Amino acid sequence: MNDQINSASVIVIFGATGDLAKRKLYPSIYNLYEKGHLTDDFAVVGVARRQLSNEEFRNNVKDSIYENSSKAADSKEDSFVKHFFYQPFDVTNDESYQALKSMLENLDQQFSIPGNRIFYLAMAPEFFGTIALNLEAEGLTQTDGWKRLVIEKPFGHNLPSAKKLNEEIRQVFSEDEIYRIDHYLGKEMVQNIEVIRFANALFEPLWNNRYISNIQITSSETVGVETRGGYYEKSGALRDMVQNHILQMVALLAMEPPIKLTTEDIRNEKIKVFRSLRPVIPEEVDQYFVRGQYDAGEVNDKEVQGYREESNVDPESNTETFVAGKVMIDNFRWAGVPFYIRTGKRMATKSTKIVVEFKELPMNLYFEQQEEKGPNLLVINIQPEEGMRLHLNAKKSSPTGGTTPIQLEFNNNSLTSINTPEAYERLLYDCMKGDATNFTHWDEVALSWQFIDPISIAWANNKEEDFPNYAAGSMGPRKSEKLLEKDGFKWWPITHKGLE
Ligand SMILES: NC(=O)C1=CN([C@@H]2O[C@H](COP(=O)(O)OP(=O)(O)OC[C@H]3O[C@@H](n4cnc5c(N)ncnc54)[C@H](OP(=O)(O)O)[C@@H]3O)[C@@H](O)[C@H]2O)C=CC1
Ligand SMILES: O=C1O[C@H](COP(=O)(O)O)[C@@H](O)[C@H](O)[C@H]1O
Repeated sequence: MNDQINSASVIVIFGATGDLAKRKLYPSIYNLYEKGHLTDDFAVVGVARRQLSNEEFRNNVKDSIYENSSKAADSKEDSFVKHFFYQPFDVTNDESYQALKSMLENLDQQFSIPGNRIFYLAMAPEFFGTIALNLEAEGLTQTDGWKRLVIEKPFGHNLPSAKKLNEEIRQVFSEDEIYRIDHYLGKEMVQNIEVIRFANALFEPLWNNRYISNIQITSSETVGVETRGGYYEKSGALRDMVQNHILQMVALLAMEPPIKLTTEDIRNEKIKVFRSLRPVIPEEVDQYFVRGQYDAGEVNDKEVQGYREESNVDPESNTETFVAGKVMIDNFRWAGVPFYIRTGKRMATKSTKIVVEFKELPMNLYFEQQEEKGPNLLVINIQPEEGMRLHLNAKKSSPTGGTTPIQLEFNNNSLTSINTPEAYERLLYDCMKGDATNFTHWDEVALSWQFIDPISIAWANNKEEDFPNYAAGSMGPRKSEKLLEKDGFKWWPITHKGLE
């Protein structure tokens, strides 16, 4: 990411005083600016209900940079915040849009911007449709330049609500003007999945059901629901993490090589994976998916309360804070290979990892003792470390011979840690460039809801009597282990450092 892009645009951030804007958006735009990736002709307009002057807003933006940007010491903050403006705004009020319109027109003149607009919806999802329709009705989308809509998750609550939202925004923005954010697609090692697969002669010939026995994706968090109990009660881990981030990783791992590295070609291949997901029928949900909810426990040597004690959570809540599942992809390449996925809050470690487990050799020439033999695994470390490890077997360095498991390691953090951009930084950069490859197409969203809905409906109709069923600080309920054991596999143990 060395290029300077033509960033001539006004970026309007709806929800400018919110958590996402402060923790992710301002620091990311600042990092792009500080690294010289932006031209000087851009402006950022923050809108939210509370009354702030430009000066107060700029001070808030500076504070968020000091708190959240690794680049804050470089002291370009003063020149940076001169690009920031604030407009008190209520999304349901017509006058707000009119005031915003004239502000944007003034900024076009002040910064010589040819009418290019990025509308970034960093607000509660129930406002997304209203904002898009009002932007159109009040004439904010009729400009001489281009317009783009960046939309945060969750994109709907199920397929019907996602369709309704999509119809509303499509009245105003065409599909190629819509940038649906999935921040996992901005992570360095998630973007690296395609490169590992398609830029190495080594893996692609083995990347199929003849040589791979199963693939495991774990995204575990140590945090609980924090202040988001209200949202999480309606969402749960299935909608919060699986419908989007986890299924996106499945698609990248399973897709066929695209014809070219164009947005359309890559999306088409991902869409084919979503279309090949074996539907989980309601009667079979328990065979393929398990759910958990955390009880009180200890995380990082600190005692924490159970989910049902969190604020804004029903004391008898049936919401899952953990999901494990077996996802089958019914196509020629993957028939018979389970993709095991798991994610949860208040687990033992903060870690996202992919483990590709290769099949056993056809014949055992070397391994007289079990401990001499290691599995052949490719482990892709998404976070907190970034890199990968290949687990192989080699000769023991001893006159008595024998074999020993070894690991080949690539650690991306130690090579480029200072320059590793945050996910949002990459995605904002792509959006300003007009590259939607790492954003989700509507078809991907629709197909992933189609896969998720029967599971969430079955769970809503059947209360889990066992809840809470895992202690905070563990790796989830016992039945998550059983899901793999019945197929003859086990979760490869995960620590924040890698596999044990
Ligand atoms: N926070 C995060 O880490 C993540 C958030 N997201 C998504 O991003 C979006 C924003 O989340 P987050 O920042 O956490 O939410 P917050 O609740 O922190 O912020 C909401 C923002 O909306 C503004 N707002 C609320 N009502 C109105 C209104 N009627 N008119 C104008 N502005 C209004 C609030 O400001 P004011 O009160 O001044 O009006 C505030 O700026 C959500 O869709 C969320 O799901 C996605 C991934 C991660
Ligand atoms: O989208 C979300 O992601 C975070 C986890 O993101 P990560 O980058 O820290 O892995 C999760 O905490 C949150 O509940 C969910 O909405």
